[in-house]
Amino acid sequence: MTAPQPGPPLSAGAGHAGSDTSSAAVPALSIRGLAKRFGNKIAVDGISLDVPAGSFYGIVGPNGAGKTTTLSMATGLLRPDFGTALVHGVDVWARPLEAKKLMGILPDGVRLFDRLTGEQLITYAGLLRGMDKDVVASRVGELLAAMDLTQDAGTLVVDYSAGMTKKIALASALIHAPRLLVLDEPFEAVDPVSAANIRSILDSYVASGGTVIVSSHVMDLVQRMCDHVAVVAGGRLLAAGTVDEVRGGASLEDRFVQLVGGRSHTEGLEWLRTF
Ligand SMILES: Nc1ncnc2c1ncn2[C@@H]1O[C@H](COP(=O)(O)OP(=O)(O)OP(=O)(O)O)[C@@H](O)[C@H]1O
Repeated sequence: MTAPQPGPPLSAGAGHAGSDTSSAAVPALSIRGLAKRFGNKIAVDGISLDVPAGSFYGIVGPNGAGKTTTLSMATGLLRPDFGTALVHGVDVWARPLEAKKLMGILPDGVRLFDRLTGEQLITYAGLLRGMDKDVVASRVGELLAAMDLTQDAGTLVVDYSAGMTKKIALASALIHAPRLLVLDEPFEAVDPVSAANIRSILDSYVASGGTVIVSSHVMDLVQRMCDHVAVVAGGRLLAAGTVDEVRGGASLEDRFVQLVGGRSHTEGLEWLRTF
């Protein structure tokens, strides 16, 4: 249980009590000093974090906090200005092919090959991973059923709703049974029944030793679903550890608001109360 370094000042809990020293000793994801600037904007300002193998890890933060930028750098989608990212000990930027084999990624806002049907898109994801085509075919059927998309298997992804698109992208991330799943806002626009299905798929995936990292704005969901959480704001890590450590007896939502700086005031907008 080493505190990540170098990096920003971390609050209590950043050392991840709860991780053991056996097979989980090598973190599923280990990032050190990740930083990214876009022009004058520092999007990520030196984030260091260990995600224990076998954990269900939530990353929370306000809009523009740097979650997507951090996860993109950690998964090989966006080159960092500084810092390193290791997936199960494999350097994502030095050994990308090896690292990417270990990961399934649901990125936020990345275009899919949406002129394929849903079935074709998942199949393509499996074949791209070098999987046997019979194995791909059987997993595609199971994934479509699990995501409640069997009826829409032959529909072009461009014609899918936002929630259906999210589900087909998630299925594409799962097909090769990766050891680490990194999911940016996986439940956004997904209906409650599908969300419950996805949660149960992810729960059993973690129970069998996989690791899930999810970014989310929904504190209640993170508190119920995740065992660890990191709070990010202004491109820095404010707190990290088990959910119980971070929330410290309060609800995660209250702790989040406290850490991030309180509720924003709603003065002004009088015109909105005058009809
Ligand atoms: N390609 C880019 N070019 C310029 N600025 C960017 C770019 N990507 C992100 N940013 C800026 O970096 C900051 C962090 O953005 P990021 O998307 O990582 O936040 P986030 O925590 O994922 O936000 P949200 O919860 O709203 O999705 C924001 O101020 C954003 O405007």
